[in-house]
Amino acid sequence: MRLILPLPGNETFARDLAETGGWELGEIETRRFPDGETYVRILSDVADRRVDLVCTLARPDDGFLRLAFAVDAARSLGAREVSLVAPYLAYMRQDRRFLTGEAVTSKTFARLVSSTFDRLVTVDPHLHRYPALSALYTIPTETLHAAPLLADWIAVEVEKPLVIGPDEESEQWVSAIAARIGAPHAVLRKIRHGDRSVDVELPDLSQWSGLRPVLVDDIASSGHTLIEAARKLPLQGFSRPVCVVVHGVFAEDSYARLLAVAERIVSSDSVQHVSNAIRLAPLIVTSISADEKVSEYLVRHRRPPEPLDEVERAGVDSFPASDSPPWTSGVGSKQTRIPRQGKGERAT
Ligand SMILES: O=P(O)(O)OC[C@H]1O[C@@H](O)[C@H](O)[C@@H]1O
Repeated sequence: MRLILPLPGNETFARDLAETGGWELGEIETRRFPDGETYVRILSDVADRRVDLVCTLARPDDGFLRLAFAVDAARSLGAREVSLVAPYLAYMRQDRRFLTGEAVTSKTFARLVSSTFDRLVTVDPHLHRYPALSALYTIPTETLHAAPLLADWIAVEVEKPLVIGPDEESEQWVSAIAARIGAPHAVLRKIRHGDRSVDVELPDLSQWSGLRPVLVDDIASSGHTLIEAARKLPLQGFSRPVCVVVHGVFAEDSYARLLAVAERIVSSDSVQHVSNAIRLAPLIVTSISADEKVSEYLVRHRRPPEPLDEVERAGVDSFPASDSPPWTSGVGSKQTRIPRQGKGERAT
C-alpha cells in the first residue's frame, strides 16, 4: 500500500488524502537544532513502497530543504518511488527576466524539484507564460484543475451568480466555471505596477445588475488584485462580491483587508487557511489512483527479462490490444514518462 507522508503543517490535508484514498498515513519527525539547522527522521516503513511526500509550497523558502532531507532519508530506507504532492506549487510567477540581472526563479526551482523527486502532482500551477509544466520540469508531472470544484461550490452556495475574473489571465477558468453552472461571466482589466500596486478597470457590467458578483482567481497572494476588483464593483451598483480562489496564500494582512470589502471569501484547501471550504483530496486521489492503475497494468504485462542486446534491439514495447492501457483517461493534464521495458527501464 502506498504511504502518504505529511511534512509539518500538512497533516490535515494529508490525513484527508490518506482516508479518501484508503492509504496509510505515515509520520515524519522534524525539528530545528539550536543553530537553526533541520533534523528529519522518517518514522514509518517506506521500504519498497511508493511514498507521497505531502507539502504545499506556500512559503517554500522555509520548507524546501526539509523536503530534500526527507526524500534522501526515504530513499536510503529503500522507498521505491518518492513523489511530491504539492497542492500549491511555488515559484511559478517569476517566469521571465523583467529586469537585467533578475533570477528566473521558476526555472531554478523546477530544476531543484526535478532533481529531488521522481514525480510531481499539483493543482492549478500558475501557468501564465509557460504552456505546461513540462516546459520547466523534467520529471513526470500531473497538473490537476480545481475549476469544476469551484464551480460546484458556487452553484450550491451563491444565488444568481455573475462569475468575474479580475484579469485577462483568469478568462480560462472563469469561462469554464460559468459554463459548468450556466451563469454569465465577465473579465476585468488589471494593470500591475508592482508587487503591491495594482489597478483594476471594469467594463460596463450594467446588463447584469441584480446578480451577485463572484470574483474567481487562481491565487490570492498580496490580495491586491481581488481587493481592487472588489472595491470597484460597488461603483457600478453591485453588492459586495463573494471571492473564490484556488490558492489562498494571503500574505501579511491581505485576508483581513479583503474581508473588509467582500461578502465572503473561500479557498480550496491547497494552503491551510481559515477560508478553506473546497476539498482537493478527491481530485488528487482520483489522479493518483489512475496512476496506480498504469503501474499495475505494466506489472501485469511485464515480459520475462531478456538479454540486454535483444532488449536494446526491441525498441518500444507494445501492449496487447485486448486490454487497453488506462493512462489516456484522467482528471488533469498528465506528463507521464511510461516506463518502457524494452529500453532498459523496469515497470514498477
Ligand atoms: O494580487 P496578488 O494577490 O498579489 O496576486 C494574485 C494575482 O496575480 C496573478 O499572478 C494571479 O493570477 C492573481 O490574479
